[in-house]
Amino acid sequence: MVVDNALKPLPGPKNFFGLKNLRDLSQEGMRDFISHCWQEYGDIFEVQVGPKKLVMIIHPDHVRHITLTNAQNYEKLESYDPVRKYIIGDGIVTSTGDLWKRQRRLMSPFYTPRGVQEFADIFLRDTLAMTERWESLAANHSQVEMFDEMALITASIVLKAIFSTESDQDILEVKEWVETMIGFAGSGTSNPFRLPDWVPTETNINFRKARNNVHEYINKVLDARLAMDEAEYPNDLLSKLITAEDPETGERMSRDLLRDEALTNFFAGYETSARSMSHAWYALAQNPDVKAKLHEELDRELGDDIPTLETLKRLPYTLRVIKEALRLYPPAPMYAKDVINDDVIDGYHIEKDSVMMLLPYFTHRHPDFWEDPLRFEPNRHAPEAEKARHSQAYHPFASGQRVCLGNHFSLLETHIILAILAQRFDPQLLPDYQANFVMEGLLEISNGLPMILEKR
Ligand code: HEM
Repeated sequence: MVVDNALKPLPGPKNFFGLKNLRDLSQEGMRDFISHCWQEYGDIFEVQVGPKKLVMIIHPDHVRHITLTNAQNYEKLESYDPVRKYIIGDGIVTSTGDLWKRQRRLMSPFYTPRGVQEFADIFLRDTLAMTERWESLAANHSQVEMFDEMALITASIVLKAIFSTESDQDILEVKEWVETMIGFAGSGTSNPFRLPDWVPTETNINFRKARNNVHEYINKVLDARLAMDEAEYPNDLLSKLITAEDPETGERMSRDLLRDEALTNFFAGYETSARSMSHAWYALAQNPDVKAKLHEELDRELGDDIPTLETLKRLPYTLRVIKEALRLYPPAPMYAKDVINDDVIDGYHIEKDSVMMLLPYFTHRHPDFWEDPLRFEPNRHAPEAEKARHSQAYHPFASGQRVCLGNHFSLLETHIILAILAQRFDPQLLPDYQANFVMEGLLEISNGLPMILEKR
């Protein structure tokens, strides 16, 4: 587009090559830095960091412009290179263009609200197994690290959903290897002094080992699956991926792409859901009135019964607790889009090659769109309230055509986990504990989430 010189330049902290921004970011942390800038510059502002111009997006109208109205101008290009290169290759989270379109079309049917019901038995089985462990821990009022507990169950669920993995040893190992890969990809962007990948430093060697192990594991499962008669395939995501055919060409996915997509689903689907559950426990422990309403619903509708897909429908408040935790503490507090061509948003010039940082964490706390935004109030997600609000004021799963593919999976999974565990247990925070939320790739609690397990 032709850019009109009368356009307003974006506001933001201006300093030579963004050097002061870099210093402030590392001193204050991303969350506080953006929060201060939001107060000073408003809903859209630019932060230069070295050679890169980041445009911070908080207003729901701007979210709509980038993810819907002019979505073709915003793609996942260089800003996703570390994830692409070090973790998931051509998997659907980072692919673009025709490959992304085809993969999204092929995989969408697995993740519809009805499609994900096929995984409900896994959600149920793994949560019930956790209740057994928790029974003995709660008998001694034991302290647990809640995020680790939740990560164990979501990793186990997603590995069973993808590969039908039943071995606890495999689950622990794959989880650990993938965590090493994620840590390595993230540290490259935050540490400009990291040596090139080919230098045999301990970090580089550990990364390579972890990646080889994950690939070996997936290859082993793939070999075993491909050696089977298709009629004997277990009903998991890997079988669905192997047998999915492009409706136009009849083509199936290559072996490398199968590996990348399987890994992508694990990468995208376990830590996010684990954080969503951990944040819900934190919010419940801090809001006894909400917890009482949750317990009342569970006792009234379930009694001592195990929930089924039918009885879950009678637990709307339980689901609203999850949705409210996703509002106040979104596990993915930001996501990025690279700008293909110059554009204009609200009279501001958006420069080609800048990176748009969409910030659900802040949109979800915008006082023009949320009354008393810091209050934990699950009934904000009652159907009439959802209908009445700005359609882009709530985007914990991103928005537009690249909205999270696993959102229904995660909501059903966490609905079941919370229903079963809160029916039986009442985890407590330690006295005087306050969580310190930090925005890394995901929203993390830097001081951990120690909780005492109590039976209800
Ligand atoms: C609370 C849990 C979850 C949250 C908050 C979440 C959030 C997100 C967000 C913000 C994106 C967009 C990322 C970006 O543009 O960079 C995304 C994409 C994606 N998510 Fe999730 N996610 C969750 C759970 C899951 C689960 C359980 C799965 C799979 C089992 C999954 C699979 C995916 C996939 C495949 C994409 C890429 C979609 C595309 O680009 O077409 N997610 N998710």
